[in-house]
Parts: sequence; structure tokens; C-alpha cells
Amino acid sequence: MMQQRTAHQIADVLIEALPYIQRFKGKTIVVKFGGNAMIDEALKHSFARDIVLMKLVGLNPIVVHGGGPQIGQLLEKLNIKTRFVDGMRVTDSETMDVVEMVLGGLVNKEIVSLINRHGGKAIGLTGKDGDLIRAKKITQKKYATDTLDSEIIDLGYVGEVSSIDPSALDMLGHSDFIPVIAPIGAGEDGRSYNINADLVAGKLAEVLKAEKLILLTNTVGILDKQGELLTGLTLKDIDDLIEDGTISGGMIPKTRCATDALKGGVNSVHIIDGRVEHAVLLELFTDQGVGTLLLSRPR
Ligand SMILES: Nc1ncnc2c1ncn2[C@@H]1O[C@H](COP(=O)(O)OP(=O)(O)O)[C@@H](O)[C@H]1O
Ligand SMILES: CC(=O)N[C@@H](CCC(=O)OP(=O)(O)O)C(=O)O
Repeated sequence: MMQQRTAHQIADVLIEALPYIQRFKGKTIVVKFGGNAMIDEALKHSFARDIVLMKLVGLNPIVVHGGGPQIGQLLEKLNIKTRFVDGMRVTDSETMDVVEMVLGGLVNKEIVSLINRHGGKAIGLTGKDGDLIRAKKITQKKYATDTLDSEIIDLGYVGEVSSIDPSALDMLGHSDFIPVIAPIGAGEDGRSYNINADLVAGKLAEVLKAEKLILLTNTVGILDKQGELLTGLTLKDIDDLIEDGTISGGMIPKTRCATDALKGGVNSVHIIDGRVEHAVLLELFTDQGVGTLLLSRPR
């Protein structure tokens, strides 16, 4: 009896995924995997398996990864000091070499190899490969609070996305390959630029006209002032939450990327908890979902 019920429950869970698989078949889903989620071995494996399953059931996953903590660790070993201004790492030429080594090398190849070990065919790219991402230098204006003067802070080789050539991704999307992208772009001068991974994921989702952008982070989603999860938000709600200070710190650039992607034609953005095993699968293929769903307007 017990065994039979368990079998039914398993079948229910499997069949719950069917309408979602039918709806998203052939659609592009951009998934940003943050550096914090990569610290846990079990989480890395569950993420890789989710991506392999997505591809096998006919979706087109594109992975964009971060690696902030991993860059920090190598810089520390090399005794190179680092600092952030408004969520961006100040990146001089020496730091850029380390960023490229960690993001384009160690972290990228680790994710590629994990996906491959779970039966996928991942191909690692930085924005320099296939001329995927062109970057332009960001100039950061920092406004001092005690004076009205503005101080320009030179962030060095920190870029924003100036253009994307998706032809390499189009080719991979029509094959068994799963692209895994490190957030490094090439400047007009051919130099490498360090780009925040959320920015890259948002722009890629926009250019690829992705069905969804999924941002894995280290909170359960966007929280209200009482610390309760906000399960559904629209563009207007997000503006209000930033305005009244509910959304602050690292969540501001993240939600800005999300709103840009929605305005650019992405159907939905999901900010979900990367600390939960199989968070991507639960968000995509179950009725309740996890985290915060952001839409242009109420459904
Ligand atoms: N309203 C909010 N809801 C959830 N997190 C928030 C909110 N406002 C600020 N945050 C902060 O934003 C952080 C997520 O941004 P960040 O650390 O940059 O993420 P990641 O490293 O995944 O890119 C959360 O850990 C939290 O400290
Ligand atoms: C300009 C800038 O700050 N770039 C980031 C790139 C990595 C990143 O975005 O990693 P997470 O997603 O893990 O935070 C950095 O150097 O840390």
C-alpha cells in the first residue's frame, strides 16, 4: 500500500512537469550561476544536472557564470589588494589578468566539466570567443554626501556590454552543445574587460529574446521590509521598492538588469535561491516555483 502511494506520488511529480516542458520546448533560458553558489559541492552538481535535464527535454539553456569569491581567493593568495565601488571590482591591469585566469579558466572549465560529467556537452566561452561580447569602459560617478561635487572613480578595466554577436550561441543552440559563458568582454582596443555577470546575463537574455532569465543568488528571493518573500513583482513594484529602500545593495544592480531584460522583451525574470538544491528545476517545472517572479505587468 505504502509502496503504491509512493509510486503515485512520484508519477504526480513527473507529470506536473509535462505542461511546462511543452510550453518551454525550443525556448531559450538564460541562467546566471553566481560565485557564491559554486562554493558548495552538492549545489554545483545539482545545478549541472538541472542544466543537462533542461537540454535533454528540448529547452535551450545558456549558462552565464560569476566567480567573485573565487577571484577574491586568488587575489588574496597573490597578495593583490582588491576593492569594490558600488558592487563593481576596481580592476587594474594586474587584477584583470587574475580575473581572466579565474573566470575564463578555472571557473569556466569547472562548470563545463561538471555539466559534461553529468552527461551534457558543454562548451566554455568568454565574451572574446566568436566576438560574442564587446565591452566599453564604465566610468563610475561617486557622489559625496557632504558636498554636491561629484568625484569620478576610475574602475580600470571594468566594462559594460556595448554589443553582442549571438551567432556562436545560435549555432550551439541548434546542436547538443550547452554554452557556458564567462563575463569577460573585448574592448575596441582588443583588451579584456571585467563585466558584472548579472549585466552579461541580462543583456544576453535581451538580445537572444529569451523566454526567461533566471538569476541564482544567495537569498530566498526579493524580501519586503519585514523579511517576507515577495513571490511576484512587476516593473512598477520594483521601482517603488528601490525608491523606498526595501531593495538595496547588490540587489539594486540585479533588479536593474532584470527590469532592463523585461523591457527588452524577456517574458519573465526569476530571482531564486541558489542555496537550494535543484532550484532551477523547481522553478521551471513545478507549479509553486521558488523565489521571486518578475513580470512587466500583472498576468
Ligand atoms: N529586498 C531585498 N531582498 C533580498 N536581498 C536584498 C534586498 N535588499 C538587499 N539585498 C541584498 O542583496 C544581496 C544579493 O545581491 P549580491 O550579494 O550582489 O548577489 P550575488 O552575489 O548573487 O550576485 C542579498 O544577499 C541581500 O544582502
Ligand atoms: C566588475 C565586477 O565586479 N565583476 C565581477 C565579475 C564576477 C561576478 O560578477 O561574480 P558573481 O556573480 O559571483 O558576483 C568581479 O570581478 O567579481
